[in-house]
Amino acid sequence: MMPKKRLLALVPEARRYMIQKVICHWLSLVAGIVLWFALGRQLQLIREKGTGNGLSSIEPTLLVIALFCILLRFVFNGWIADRGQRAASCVKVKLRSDIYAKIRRLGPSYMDVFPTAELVQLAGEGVEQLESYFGNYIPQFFFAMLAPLTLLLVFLPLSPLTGLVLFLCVPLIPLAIAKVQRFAKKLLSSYWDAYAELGDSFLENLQGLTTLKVYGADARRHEQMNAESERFRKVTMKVLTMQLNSVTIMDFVAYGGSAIGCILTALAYRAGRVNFGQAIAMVMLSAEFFLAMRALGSYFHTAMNGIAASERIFRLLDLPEKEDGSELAGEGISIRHLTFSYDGQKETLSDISLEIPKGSLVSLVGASGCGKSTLAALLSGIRDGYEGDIRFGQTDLRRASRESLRALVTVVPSAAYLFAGSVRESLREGKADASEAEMIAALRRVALWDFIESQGGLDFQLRERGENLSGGQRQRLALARALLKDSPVYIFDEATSNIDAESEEAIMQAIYGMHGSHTVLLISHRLANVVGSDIIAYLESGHLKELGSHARLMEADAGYAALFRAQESLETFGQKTKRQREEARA
Ligand SMILES: Nc1ncnc2c1ncn2[C@@H]1O[C@H](COP(=O)(O)OP(=O)(O)OP(=O)(O)O)[C@@H](O)[C@H]1O
Repeated sequence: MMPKKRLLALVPEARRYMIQKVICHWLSLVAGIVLWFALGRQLQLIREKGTGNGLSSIEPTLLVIALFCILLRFVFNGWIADRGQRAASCVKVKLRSDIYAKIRRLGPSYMDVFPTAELVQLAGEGVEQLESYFGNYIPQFFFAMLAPLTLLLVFLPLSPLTGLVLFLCVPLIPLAIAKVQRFAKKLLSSYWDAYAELGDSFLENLQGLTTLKVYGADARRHEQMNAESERFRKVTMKVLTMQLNSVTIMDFVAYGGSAIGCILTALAYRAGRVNFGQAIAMVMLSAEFFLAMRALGSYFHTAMNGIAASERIFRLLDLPEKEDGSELAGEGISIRHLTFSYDGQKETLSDISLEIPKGSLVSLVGASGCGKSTLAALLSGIRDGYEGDIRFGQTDLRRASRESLRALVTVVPSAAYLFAGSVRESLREGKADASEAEMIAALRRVALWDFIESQGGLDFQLRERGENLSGGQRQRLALARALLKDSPVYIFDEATSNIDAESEEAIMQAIYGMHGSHTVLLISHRLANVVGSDIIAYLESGHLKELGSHARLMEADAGYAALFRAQESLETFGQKTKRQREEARA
């Protein structure tokens, strides 16, 4: 298997170390050749002069050369390992930073095309396997070409037949590997599929473990995961069997080949074409013809794994990404003929046109699943791939730099993530250099300071996901963090869903307090919260059906008014049913 050009080009820094490794390998081989010929020559002298006359048959120069060669081999072998390590660590650092940079450039939408679990496996084990491809396989590939050629040049003047036969036997190893490769490629692809599938379900089951426990569904999932693990075990065993079988074939060729070399050398010696010392050296070097190619074969399977991983890495690196363009300046948002589909078939948003003037508070309402969050995700750059136009001021969102969009727009979702750490650290995610007074003011705006103060103030330690806060407190803290960022545009996506009335009121007050100074898009399923907004956009199945103030939409008495009345009646549902029960009893 030839080294992949694209892979080599990916980590040019590693090339230097790989070349150095091949050179060290080659020098070590040359030292080995000299060593065996020196020892052979010494044995020849002992044979000629006999051992009866003391040390006269010992040639000190030959022994010094032999010792020097042993020392050289020791040094070169150390360098070989070192250069391999360096090449490998270059590859690890480069590939992991490339993957990380790509994910950053892709932004949050990467998850649509690349599941997180697969990404984690790729950046972890995938990169490890490529490490071996660069650190071992590629240098060995070139050395495996050089070594038999060098030995052929040494053998040719002594016994051309032995040299040529040995040389011609070497390609039997790659031929055997090539046979295995056709089968191996398919097998490795299903190995990776099974691995990724297992990783996906492991991550998902772990994240949803509490839910699984609540519904008593963990045992069923356990069985499912067992079945997936079993599939993975079977395919892993197949991979290992294939590797062991191919090692056996390679050993058969390597040892069989060297045996032929020994026999041919013995024949050449009997025919008087080589002397005793040369014959000894040739016998010892016969195996060297094959060792490099055999080692290449043993790296072959990790290299195949690396190639399979690299194809996935390239699939990730090749994902189209938005060009990071100009700065976003304007704060008013203009949406024209916006159409979006998740699957390229069903339109989730159809031909939406909406103006959100600077400093206004615009609300987006409609039944569940009508496309509100999708619109928020498009405006905040979490998703792209829409048709039509979204402009911030005069700048097209498609041409905006990610950084300027991040600075311009803050999204507050219904369950914002809170990291473990102090409240201070959490708030500083919103504004890195926020002063204590600013933080306390932000917490006051969301009516959370009294509670935080009672818990020891800004040093109060939050647990992972803010688990030691109530749902409402979590949401208020997330809002305080968002307020500290003080971006010109805010999008609140159901920021008050699933929380208590007190928290809801505090949050709505903070949101309405931004009116005029910030551009706000408020998504809320509770229509009572949107009554005071400048404009209400009412969506139905991805279509913008109604647009205007609350009073105007109520007057129009269409979809929005119907939804509003339905909610009002729902809020008095308890009183009505109580009255009905009392009437029935009377
Ligand atoms: N990641 C996704 N992939 C495919 N379809 C999606 C995805 N997210 C949402 N949808 C679909 O898009 C439609 C609109 O979803 P969206 O979340 O925008 O609705 P929504 O109005 O915010 O609903 P809700 O008020 O319940 O939050 C739904 O039919 C939903 O099934």
